[in-house]
Order: sequence, then structure tokens, then C-alpha cells
Amino acid sequence: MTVTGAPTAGATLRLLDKADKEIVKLDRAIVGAVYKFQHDFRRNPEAGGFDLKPLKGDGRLWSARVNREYRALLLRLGGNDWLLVSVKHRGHVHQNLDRLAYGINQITGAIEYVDLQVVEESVLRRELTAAADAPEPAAVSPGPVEPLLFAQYDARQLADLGVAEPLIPVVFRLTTDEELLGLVEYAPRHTGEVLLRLCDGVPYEQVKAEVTAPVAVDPEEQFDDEDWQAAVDRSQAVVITDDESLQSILEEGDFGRWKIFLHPTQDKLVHRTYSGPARVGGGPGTGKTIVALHRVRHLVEQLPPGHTKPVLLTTFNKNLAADLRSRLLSLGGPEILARVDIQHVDQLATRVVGEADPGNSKRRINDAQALREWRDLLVEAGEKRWAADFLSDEWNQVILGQAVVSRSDYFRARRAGRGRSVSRAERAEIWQLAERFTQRLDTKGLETHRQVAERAAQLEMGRKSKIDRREAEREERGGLHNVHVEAGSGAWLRYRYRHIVVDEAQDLSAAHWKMLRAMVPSTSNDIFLVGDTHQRIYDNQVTLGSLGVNIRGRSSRLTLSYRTTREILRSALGVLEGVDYDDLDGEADNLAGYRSVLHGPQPVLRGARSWDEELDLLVDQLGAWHDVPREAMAICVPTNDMVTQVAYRLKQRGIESTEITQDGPRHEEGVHIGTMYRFKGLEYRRMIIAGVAEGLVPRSSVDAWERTDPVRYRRELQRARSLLFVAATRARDALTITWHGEPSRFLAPLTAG
Ligand SMILES: Nc1ncnc2c1ncn2[C@@H]1O[C@H](COP(=O)(O)OP(=O)(O)OP(=O)(O)O)[C@@H](O)[C@H]1O
Repeated sequence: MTVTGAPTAGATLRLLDKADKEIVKLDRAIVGAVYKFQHDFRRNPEAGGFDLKPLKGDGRLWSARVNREYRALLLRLGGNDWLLVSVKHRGHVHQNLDRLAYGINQITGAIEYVDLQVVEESVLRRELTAAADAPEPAAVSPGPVEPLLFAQYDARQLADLGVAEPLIPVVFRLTTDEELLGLVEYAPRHTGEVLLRLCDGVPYEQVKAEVTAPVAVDPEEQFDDEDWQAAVDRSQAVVITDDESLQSILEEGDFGRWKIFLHPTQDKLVHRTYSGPARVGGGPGTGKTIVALHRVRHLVEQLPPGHTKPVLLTTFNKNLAADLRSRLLSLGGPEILARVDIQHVDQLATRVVGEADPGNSKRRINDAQALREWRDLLVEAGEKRWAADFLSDEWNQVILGQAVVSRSDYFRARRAGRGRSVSRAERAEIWQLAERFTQRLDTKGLETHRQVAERAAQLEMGRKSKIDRREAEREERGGLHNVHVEAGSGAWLRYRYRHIVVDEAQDLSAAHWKMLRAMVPSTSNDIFLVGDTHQRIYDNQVTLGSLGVNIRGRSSRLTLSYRTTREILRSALGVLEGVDYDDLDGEADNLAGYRSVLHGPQPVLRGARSWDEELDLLVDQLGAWHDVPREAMAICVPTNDMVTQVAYRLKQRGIESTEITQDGPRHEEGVHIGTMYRFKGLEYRRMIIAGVAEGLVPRSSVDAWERTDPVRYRRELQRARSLLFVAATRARDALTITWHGEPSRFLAPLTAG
């Protein structure tokens, strides 16, 4: 049969989420035939040989020949727009025609396709009558009654949450977690999310608010449930553009899905127009980085043609910036990359300062190195009244943080949140020591990253005021453009960027934000930042509003983890129990609704009597994970010494390993080993967190602050907790936590069972 009313030229062929998962499971020869099919079909669906024909009376579901045995099942969206939903053996299609269900979900407005036969056979593994209506839950369990998982809900309630209606009768038959997880595998994505949440015991209304509401069609929007072309835009589907696109979807498997199937919540955040700075929060693995990358691509696609780089993509460190670059390349290709400046935030600050002062050859040091300089200074000066930690913080947070340049400024400086008050006389002493410290750094040719960031912020703020002044003058003179030239330099003075996208936003300092704010004009879509304050591991708490980055009303949160299993997530959340977190803007934040649809083994918790014995536990655990490449596993420990010791023990036992340095893993091969700080933004299939013992996590010195500086004590505890949380949420499939001696206090909620 020919496609009536369809133009004879090429067709649009789309692929529905999950159809790809089914196709990859077919024999290689059939997958090959699918490649050829999509190529030919896109060119001309009417070509002979496809035997394209509608399967049911409504003209919506069609079958096309892939090879002698297999058929592609396609939904016709309209004209020559087709959605590939499945590839099945022709016998299966023939026998189960009345079991192939499809429709537009009344709540989410998305297209759904379900093969009820497959679901029932695979999920319930028993013959079921093909009842079309929802059965009375109690009536379907013969013999000893197994509790039905969803007996407390009725069909209407489930449908209102957006559960795919054809699946509701099956849902009512589920009795075990295993069956539920099986169903989730085959069900439309949203159905899986809702059911798992209900099964976790989350109240109905909460599931509605957290899972359904974000993807529900706006009740104001009169949506036409016959408009399949509009519905496909609300669905997770991708247009197959060329021969390689389907191939790359199938070959990259789960690892490439982030490029193609954004969650509707992610998709909205990527494509929205924001009237000013916007922030996306959310727990680990919810796709914040993915959203940032798609956002960059979206912004670039809106730019007029050109050769400049008006979009800045920045993050906390070099390692993460390199990762963003390679992922953006893979998402958008060299054309997108060509319009984006990717630099980590300290590199950016260094460049700004370098431009203003090209002769500067100072060596940059980090917070830990600066603290050592403070210690040495106090020892050399025989100064015992002040602790190096305290002075270092005072210098970073008050003196540098508020750009204090004189003694009198320091006397007036606000010291909110510093925990301990200081008298005027003490301020005088501190100021004197701070001056000696800066001199010391100068003499040694050193400069801290914080100093550089602060100078960069000042320089950029100066540049911004010049631009604004010139802009005002230009307007006064009726729009003359030549006043835009920077005095003396001949260079055009303009904002460095049009859009800035920031990843790992929770760890940027006030100076970084001041610098970034000044680099981009305050217009729509100016700053887009993603981050999670539960993962803040550097001491940089900021209130964005006070730094000119006003995110109020433009803050959203992602809640579905794509990385971590539900089992790991539950343990990781246990680590954060009972602690408050901020939203980067002075208000509270939380991880409400944070969830996963992935499933795996329970995390393993194992204590040893000594470090030596614990090292053996690590070797045993790696041995048990022989089914996974070494590079897909990592060991995270609290200290650098422990990194060396673990590497040594593994070497003795013939296990190759590689250390994660500031610049990423030293080598390609081997189990990755690093301190907790190094794991920010990374992910592994299997993780061991070792040394999670009292005295190490948190380190014993933290307790000394409890009496002398309670504010600092709380901050340090929070940081140690976040470090453990970050480490625990790097694991995709399996997590083992070990310790020797007494387990860390942070593990109490987990070890309590
Ligand atoms: N829509 C999606 N489809 C498939 N995979 C996804 C999707 N979104 C995210 N992922 C995957 O989930 C994992 C976590 O994503 P990402 O790194 O963006 O999370 P994150 O929120 O930035 O995490 P963290 O806060 O821990 O750094 C990645 O492996 C990513 O590829």
C-alpha cells in the first residue's frame, strides 16, 4: 500500500526513547538491516519493498519491512513525519496486534507506546488473561495472597499521576520489587518514575507535586489529543538526521543518551528564555552539567554568524574544564566549540590580570599552600597568639573578600559569619600580620589564586564602569559609535561575553562572581549557572544577590538522578542527615524529590581492625569486581599519604592503578585512586571509599574548633560531610565503604541499619 496524501519525497524519521534499547538487543544482522532501512525510508517511504501498511483501523500505527523476518513499527505523526517505536519479528506483530498500545498521555501530553505482551511476559513471567480493564486488585491474586504493591490506589489516581493507561492493569498485578523494576524497564519513562516513587512510600500528593507537575501539560494550555505532531515535541524522541545519527545512538548505548534524550524538565531549562541570571540546582547526577552543555549549544545556535566566542563556559578547575570541552565537542561538534570560550575560573582570572600586567611572573599558589606560608610566617615571627588557620580565613574572607586595602578600611570591615569577634587592638595586630604576609608573598614571587581572582574582579568591574559610562555618553550624543573606543588603546571597549554558563557554581568565590558579573552585560540570558550546595567542598559560601547576580525567581531544580542507583542514593543521603544547606542566595535549599529509577546492589559497609587489614579488604573487593575494566573503578581516600599506600598495596598484589592528580588521572589504565577532593564531577561504575573512620572523616583537628570557634567547627563538619557525599555519589552501580577502627560519625545512619 502507498502512503495516501504523502508527498513522494523524503520523510522525517524520528526515534522514540527506549525503542533504541530494544533495537540494540537484536541480532547484529538485524541491526544492520535497521540501518539500511532508516537510510532508505528517509529517502522515500513509498519505495517498493517496505510494504508500508497501517496495522489498525485508525491509520496511526504502521508496519514497514526491515528484512524478510523483521518489521519496523511506526506511528504516523502526520504527512510524512514518522516515529519509529519498535522493531519486531513479523510473527510477533501478527499475533499480538491487539496488544500493541499507543496514545498521547492525557497528563504529560507525550506520545507513549507499549507492547503489553512483552511487558506481561517479561515482567510477570506468567500467563495472564488479556483483560483490557483494570481488574479489581484483590480479585487477581489466587491462592496465598501476595500483597499487591499498588492496591491502595485506584486506576483513576494512577492515570492522574500520568501512569500510561494501558499499563495500569499490569501495575495492579505487581507483587514484588523485582516485578516493578522489570516493568520500569519497559514502561514509558514517566510511568517508571511515578511508580518507583509511590513504591518508596512517598505520599500520593507529594509524587504528584514532585514528579508529575513538572512534566504535566499546563492546564491552561488547551491541548489537542489528536495533534500528534505537537505531542512529539513533548516526548522524548529524536529526529534521525543522517546515516550516522542512529548508528551513534545505538553504538554509544547508555553513554550517549545524554546527547539525545533530555528529560522534559531538563529540556525546558535548556530552551527557556530567562530575563536575567538563572540557576539550576539539584542533587548529584541529575544532569546539571548535561543541561549546562545543552544550554551552551542552544545559546550558540541563537547567535548571529561570526568568528568570535561570545559564550563563556566555565567551571571550578582545569580537569573539569577539559571534560566540558570534550563533552561539548561530542555534543555540538567543532562548529559549536568554535563559538565558546572554555576556561576554568582561575585561568580566566589569571588571563585578565595578565592582560593588565603582562610582565607579572608570579607563581600562583592555592589555599593549602597559602596556609603553609601563614604558618611559616608565624613561626619566623615568634607569633603565638594567632592561629594560622584563623588568619588565613580572615585574610581570604574579610580582607581579600571585601577588597580591603587600608588599615582604616579593615577597622570598618564587616566580619559577619567569622565566628569569633575581635577587638580594635586585635584588628590592629591582624592588619599588621596581614601586611607582613602580603610582603612575604611579594618577596617570594608568590600570589594566591584568591588574590588573582580579587584583582581580576576589580579590573573587570573597572572595565564595566567604563563601558557603562561610554554607553551613557553615546546615548547622550545621539548614538555616536566612536566613543566606544578605549582611550589611548585604540581597542574597542566592550563586554567580553554575551552569555556565561557556569558549572560547579557552588564552589566559586565572591571574587569569581564579581568578575563574571562584570564580564557580561545585564540582559536576558546573561548568566546561567548550575550547581549543588550539598556538594560544596571549598570554603566559598556566597550570597549571589549581593554580588549582582540576581537569580530570584529564576531558580529551578532537577531531581532525577541518572547516575546513581536508588540503593546508593539512599545511603549517600544518609550522610547528609539533619544538616541545613543554602541555595547560593541566602535561602535554604534541600534535595526534596531527589530520586533515581536505577537499581543495583545495596552498598557494602565493611570495617577492619587496622589500616593494613583495610588495605587487604580493598584488594579483595577489587578482585570480586573482576567483571569490570579497572578504569571503571576507583578508590577514594581521605589523605594523600593514603593514596600512595593504596597504590603500593595494589601494585604488590599485581593490580595496576593510577593516581588522579589536579590535572586528572596520570595514566589511561588502572584503577583510579585519589583523595576525596579529586572526585568532584567524576563518575565510575564501581567505587570504594576507604578510610571512612573517626579521626580521618572528619579529620581529628576539626574537633578542636568545637569550643574555640563553633561557627568554624560547623563549617568544617559540613565540608567534610559534603566531601563524603560527593565521593559516595560518584558511583554508578556499586559502592563499598570501608574503615578501620571506629567508623566515621557520618556513617551512623548507615551502620544503624
Ligand atoms: N537526559 C539524560 N539521559 C541520559 N543520561 C543522562 C541524562 N542527563 C544526565 N545523564 C547522565 O547522568 C550522569 C550525570 O550527569 P551530570 O554529570 O550532568 O550530573 P550533575 O548533576 O552535573 O552531577 P554532579 O552534581 O554529581 O556533578 C552522566 O553520566 C550523564 O551522562
